[in-house]
Amino acid sequence: MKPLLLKGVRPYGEGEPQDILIRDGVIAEGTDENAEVVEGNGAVLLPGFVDLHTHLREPGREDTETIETGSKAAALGGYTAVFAMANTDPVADNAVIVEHVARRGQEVGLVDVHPVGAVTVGLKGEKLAELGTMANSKARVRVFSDDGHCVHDPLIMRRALEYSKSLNAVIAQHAEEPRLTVGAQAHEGENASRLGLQGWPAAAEESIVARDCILAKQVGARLHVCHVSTTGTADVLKWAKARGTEVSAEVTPHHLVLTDDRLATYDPVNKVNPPLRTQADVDALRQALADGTIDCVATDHAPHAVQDKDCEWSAARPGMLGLQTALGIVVETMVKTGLLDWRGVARVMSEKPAEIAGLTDQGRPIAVGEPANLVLVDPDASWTVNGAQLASIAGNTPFEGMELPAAVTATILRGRVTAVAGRIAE
Ligand SMILES: NC(=O)N[C@@H](CC(=O)O)C(=O)O
Ligand SMILES: [Zn+2]
Ligand SMILES: [Zn+2]
Repeated sequence: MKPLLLKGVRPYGEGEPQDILIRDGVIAEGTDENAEVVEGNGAVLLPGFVDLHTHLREPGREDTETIETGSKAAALGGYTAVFAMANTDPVADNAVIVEHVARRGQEVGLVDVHPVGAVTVGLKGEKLAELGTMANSKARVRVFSDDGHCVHDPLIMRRALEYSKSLNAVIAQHAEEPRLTVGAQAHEGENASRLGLQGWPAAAEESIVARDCILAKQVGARLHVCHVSTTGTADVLKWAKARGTEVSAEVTPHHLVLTDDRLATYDPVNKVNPPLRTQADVDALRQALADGTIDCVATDHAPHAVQDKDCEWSAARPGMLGLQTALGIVVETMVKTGLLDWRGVARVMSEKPAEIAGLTDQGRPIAVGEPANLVLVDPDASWTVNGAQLASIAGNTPFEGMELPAAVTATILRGRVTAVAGRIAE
């Protein structure tokens, strides 16, 4: 592999533009006349993004996304590692499926694809899956989740935490008390009442997060909370962290910007789980991400077929695309508002998620001797979202037609360019 020279780049957006040499997949000293050159033009250099929460839909729903198309979307979005959720068909609740997902990710080679293993067999919440077998498989699973479903039985959750502790893994919980969300269609509040949609109360999330924090503390295990969506959850997390609970949490880009005001059109592109909440929640989530109560951003990239989205609200599946729009939304909501600087973006989109998942080669400092998993961002660019032009097979983005700030100039995986100027590298 030819050395790579990043010309005129600004690590973390700080200082004067400088050249960064990459040799054998590692950041090196000096320069090299024979290197392949990427012109930085003063762009911001960050550690490659890590997404703890991606739905790649393979196996089972290759009509909406495959590991290949999802990997392209990830590379174009600036990601160098993604965690593929287990709610595929068949479910990734055994070594065969997680090894298949990992292998397919390697074959595509655009981003490190780490399979998430299911916590319970078939995501049914009844019987623990073979966590140890998945952890010891070639996929070396370290994140387990029944995402899409909540591990609602407290005894099963406790056992899962106990096992995960011995495996040095983390349980990522989709916090939703199912008894409180039967038939739920939208955030329980004024808008849902006016539109006649069955409510999804904040308490359904907050009560599970509180319970799980208490269980994790008692067991001494690590808990990760998926897609935090309410002010109350942020409060519970703050309390749990203050008393020494090993809990981490993510927020999605869409929960940082969209509210349930969007529901007035009944357009199911805005249907997602957990639902879009209120402006007060959006503000609290931004604040919690800025102050570290919420550790990181995760996309919850959830491709769906046209027939599952372009239908009446109640029949539509929840979920929205996220990989290619995440950076723009984070810049819009967190950087432009002064809540995060570029160091902060590196923290919430790369360093923290890598740490939570136990990745040792991602989210590393930009320094000589470190693995060259990097993303180059043009902070002054802007672009207009067009779902049909995104790399995903599905096109269900709530950001259609929106102008987003910042653009990924190049993504680099172990010294190899995977995406450049909005295209997948040859
Ligand atoms: N977020 C969603 O609305 N949908 C996700 C499942 C999930 O993340 O809970 C999906 O798999 O489509
Ligand atoms: Zn979920
Ligand atoms: Zn999800």
